[in-house]
Amino acid sequence: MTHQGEVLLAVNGLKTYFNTDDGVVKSVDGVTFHIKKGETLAVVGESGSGKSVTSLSIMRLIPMPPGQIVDGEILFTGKDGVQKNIVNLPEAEMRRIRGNDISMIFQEPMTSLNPVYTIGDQIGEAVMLHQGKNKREALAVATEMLRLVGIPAPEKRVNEYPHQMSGGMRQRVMIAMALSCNPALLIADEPTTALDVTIQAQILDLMRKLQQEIGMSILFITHNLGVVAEMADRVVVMYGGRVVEEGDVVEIFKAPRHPYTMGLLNSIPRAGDAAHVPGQPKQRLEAIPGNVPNPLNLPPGCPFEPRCKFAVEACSEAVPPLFDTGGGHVARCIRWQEFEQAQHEVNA
Ligand SMILES: Nc1ncnc2c1ncn2[C@@H]1O[C@H](COP(=O)(O)OP(=O)(O)OP(=O)(O)O)[C@@H](O)[C@H]1O
Repeated sequence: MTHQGEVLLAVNGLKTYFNTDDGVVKSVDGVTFHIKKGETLAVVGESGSGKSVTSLSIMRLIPMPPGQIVDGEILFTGKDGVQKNIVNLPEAEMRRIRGNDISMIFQEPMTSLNPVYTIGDQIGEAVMLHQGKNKREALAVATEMLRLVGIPAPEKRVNEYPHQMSGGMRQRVMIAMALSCNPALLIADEPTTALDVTIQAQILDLMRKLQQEIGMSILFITHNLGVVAEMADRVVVMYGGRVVEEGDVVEIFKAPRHPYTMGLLNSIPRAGDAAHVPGQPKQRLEAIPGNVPNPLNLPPGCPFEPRCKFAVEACSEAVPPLFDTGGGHVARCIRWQEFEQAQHEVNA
């Protein structure tokens, strides 16, 4: 993976809140991260941690009301080379950015594909809108894109409707549609979760291959750390609407400094875990006990404290800041140095 080191997207202190009858839900509460050109950044966390609200904020697709971006900036440099703050761009300009500079693929392609239009019409529409091509040229681009994402007989498939395709093929169509205008940033929100494991692996392979060809950056949203290991350069771990850890993927897997990340890592199956002796109980993966906190009733201190086996009294007093643990790795845990120490002792 090649990085030019140039920042494509910088999210600074983003706060996206929802006004509900029960109070204000602080879904994203002061989130900061960046993505460099050509890089894949994974955002991980359990359901409800604020991953999707973060990506929808970047696309400016938060339903307003009840949602609102109340603070922060989202700086993005599009194909025109000009840096813009997405938070306050006029809607007309956002429409030029969506699908052209930033594309998004979702977990369930059927919710994004229109059942009454052919695949070719749907891919072609974005190409006509953003690239000023006529219908015939747009159809040719659509056919080429289907070929690129490995759909057999694309000249025929381009005239078919979404229901004529399998789930894996539809996800390929979504990718073709998302990439048809050569976006600088692809946001992939759990793009393979609904697919079976073999197809999942094929789609991830395809995304990696296309990224190398096109050179785009990917913001990969997932709760699956196995997928992170395969896809990402860097990882942002979210919990309760905040970033709790961030770092290089190898470093995070080798030396997590936040107990929530440690918990996530302990709950993924690894090679070897599969060895199951018939008649013996299966080796159980350690799930993190408890649930993500109710966003309307967050504890006063560290939001992970009620579930944390390392919690001490100070943890419930104030939300910890992000500590710089070195080498671009940050963690929001007051005990991170003790984990580092313990690891050194184990390795010594
Ligand atoms: N339209 C809305 N109105 C009120 N609350 C919302 C709305 N959309 C999201 N939220 C809340 O924001 C919080 C974060 O949700 P978000 O969908 O970003 O989580 P997530 O980490 O992406 O989870 P998942 O993996 O399930 O998509 C949740 O508590 C959710 O209930």
